[in-house]
Amino acid sequence: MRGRDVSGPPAISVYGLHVMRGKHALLQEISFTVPQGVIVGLLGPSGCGKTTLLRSVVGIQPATCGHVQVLGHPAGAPGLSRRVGYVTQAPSVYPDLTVLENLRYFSAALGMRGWRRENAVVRVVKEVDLAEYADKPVARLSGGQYSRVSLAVALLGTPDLLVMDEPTVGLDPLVRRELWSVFKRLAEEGTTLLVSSHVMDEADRCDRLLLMRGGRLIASAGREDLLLHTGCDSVEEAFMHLVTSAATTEAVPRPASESVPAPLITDPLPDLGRPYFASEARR
Ligand SMILES: Nc1ncnc2c1ncn2[C@@H]1O[C@H](COP(=O)(O)OP(=O)(O)OP(=O)(O)O)[C@@H](O)[C@H]1O
Repeated sequence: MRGRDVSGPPAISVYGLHVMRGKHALLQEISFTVPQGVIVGLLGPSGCGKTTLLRSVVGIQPATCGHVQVLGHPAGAPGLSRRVGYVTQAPSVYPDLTVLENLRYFSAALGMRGWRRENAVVRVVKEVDLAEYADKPVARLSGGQYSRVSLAVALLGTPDLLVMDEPTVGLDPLVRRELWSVFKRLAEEGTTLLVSSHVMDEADRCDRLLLMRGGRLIASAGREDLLLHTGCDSVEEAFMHLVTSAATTEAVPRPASESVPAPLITDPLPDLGRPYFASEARR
């Protein structure tokens, strides 16, 4: 049963996003939409730009060009701070503090006080099944339990959108499965989850997929649509199919000005106006 209204604006709308670092393009021509209340897998090989895209959605990565909207607001808008949870790749909790101490610290940092704060702490401990370990220093927890503490911190503000950067990396299959069942439950309650991974088998647990390669989006589609459009039996095969067909096209020499193959996008793109370059905005 859904716990919240998911009929509002898309959870994420990205249009014409480019991110440059010096002369190096980290993201190019990224456009897609994500409806609310689904699990979206962001998949692609290491270094393809997943973290950069997640940081753009959270609003901490300046765009060189383009628009990123989250829940109907520009990414990073002050009103979104409690509505968007971000679980980074690097551990962001204090290992010498217990689970409860960490959660009390981060809930205070979110401005929670008194019984509201205590209720939030008890709620998230329950949500990620950590009651048994609540009084243990985080340093003495297993990898999977540690990941769940980071997830609990991100859930303190009851986010509508939860952005997670490779939350299951390095975990054994059983623990990964447990974490994915927590993600599933959160999505059933109406939370939108954007989860990055470079393990293609995690794609099977997602409702929708964003496939990336070399700083570009190569597909944005529902899982079933992706398989249907590519005629493949698995997301891994579909990824290879899209990469190979792009490579075949690119094998023909073409002028640098010619556009690269269009990504497979099965939904209408957001109409957020003409993408603009940051340099234009400063004029
Ligand atoms: N601060 C930076 N300055 C310059 N280049 C960077 C910086 N951060 C990342 N990059 C480069 O940008 C590209 C995309 O990096 P990003 O971390 O977004 O990829 P990723 O897909 O998340 O990788 P992984 O799966 O290994 O975490 C990589 O080529 C990386 O080397």
